[in-house]
Amino acid sequence: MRERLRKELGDPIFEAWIAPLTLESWDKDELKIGAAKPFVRNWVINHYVARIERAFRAEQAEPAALNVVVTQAQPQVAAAVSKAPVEIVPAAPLSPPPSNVAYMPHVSPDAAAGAMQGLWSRMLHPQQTFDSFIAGQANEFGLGAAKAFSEGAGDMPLLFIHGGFGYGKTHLLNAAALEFRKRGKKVLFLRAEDFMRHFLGALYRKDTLAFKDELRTADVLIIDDLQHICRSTATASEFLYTVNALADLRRRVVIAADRAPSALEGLGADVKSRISGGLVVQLGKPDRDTRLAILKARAADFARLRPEVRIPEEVLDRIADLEDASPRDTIAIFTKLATYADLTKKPVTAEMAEEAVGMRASGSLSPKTSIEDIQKKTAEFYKLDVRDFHSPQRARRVARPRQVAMYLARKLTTRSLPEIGRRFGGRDHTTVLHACRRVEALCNEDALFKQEVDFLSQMLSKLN
Ligand SMILES: Nc1ncnc2c1ncn2[C@@H]1O[C@H](COP(=O)(O)OP(=O)(O)OP(=O)(O)O)[C@@H](O)[C@H]1O
Repeated sequence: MRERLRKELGDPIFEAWIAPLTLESWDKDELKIGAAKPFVRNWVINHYVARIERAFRAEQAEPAALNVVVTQAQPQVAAAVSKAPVEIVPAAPLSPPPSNVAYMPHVSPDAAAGAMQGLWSRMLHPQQTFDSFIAGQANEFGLGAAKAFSEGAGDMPLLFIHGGFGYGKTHLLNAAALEFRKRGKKVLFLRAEDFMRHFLGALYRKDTLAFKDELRTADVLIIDDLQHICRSTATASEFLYTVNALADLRRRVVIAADRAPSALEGLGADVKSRISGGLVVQLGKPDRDTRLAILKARAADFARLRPEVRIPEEVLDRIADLEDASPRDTIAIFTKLATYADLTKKPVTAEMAEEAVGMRASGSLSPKTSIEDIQKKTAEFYKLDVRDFHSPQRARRVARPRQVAMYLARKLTTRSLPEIGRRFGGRDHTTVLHACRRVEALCNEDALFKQEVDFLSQMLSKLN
């Protein structure tokens, strides 16, 4: 990458502006590059960010966002030179990096070890066990397979679970992780984005070998939301390498994704075929009885914590009626009502349940309005490709519609900020929050923009 940029920009410019930059962090897919002074930061942003992004892309590393930050504030210098001439006068590097390193912080062995430690830091949810997973027609095969797999049954090294949002995939992965641990196995449980982030971090630290070795120490590798790995071909190849290496060592791999292996766009045929060769199970949408049983279990948990709060059974019945709701959706309505009762000390009535359920069914919080619909319609409206919403592009023609889509996802679905961020190319929840505030502010300032947003909002509500 260093050589690519040097060739494109020429030695003097490269040495003056690019070489002194440092890689500050790579967190949640945000690549933070450090500049020593505000002036340098502004100059790099205005002149070189697009090239830097292109160079990353050419190396098949696609950070969701690229930011340049000032590593040491020197306001007086910034003020004096912020009106810099357009002509670039090559200057001596501000703090010369080692000659063979671009964007590379000095990583001590300790820091590298720390980065590897982060791989293992995921906490397991003690309540998401096989016992607390309610089985029904739509998911009993998945439950049985996950249980047997984590008890060591069968010869297949890989289990792949797919199903809709909120259908219980992560719950089953967590339960499997707990079970494997109980059996003394060393479990590595990562979301696809975490895998990608750690891998790309290792790439920039130039210690991918250590990363590979570290992964191979796991007895069990569990990956959630595999669909997000497709964003970088380098990561997808690394993932395949890891799965193959673990399979050769007769270790086990459990994967979850929102779609079947064949529908994982962006993954090569080799990865798909590797996955399809494992045990593939689907979680369907639980039927009414299962939804009611899940709600009853939640109510019992709640009653143990707050015995004074009463939630009548007819309330649970009414919530379970919601035909298109996933377990997550029904649990969200229950939690809302139970929290209301707890805070106000008022009983929850069937009418309140009716109202909460009605709100969702009417479209203001409709479970039918999916983030995918929102992305599709918003992209169509602004003449973009949905993939632009997942990309790191920050050009206004993409960034503003992306913010609108995030705002609509927040308004029209019950998805949390982190979840919305994840669906928009693995962005951070603070990015979503910022987008929502920005869109609200713009709606107040600009009547035309407000009309656009209202139009999209109404159109999406009518889809249901
Ligand atoms: N069959 C079930 N029994 C008990 N709880 C369930 C069941 N299915 C889902 N849940 C609960 O619903 C919530 C959402 O489930 P989970 O997070 O596992 O969904 P998911 O399929 O991983 O969704 P996403 O793809 O959006 O990450 C969790 O609180 C989970 O415990």
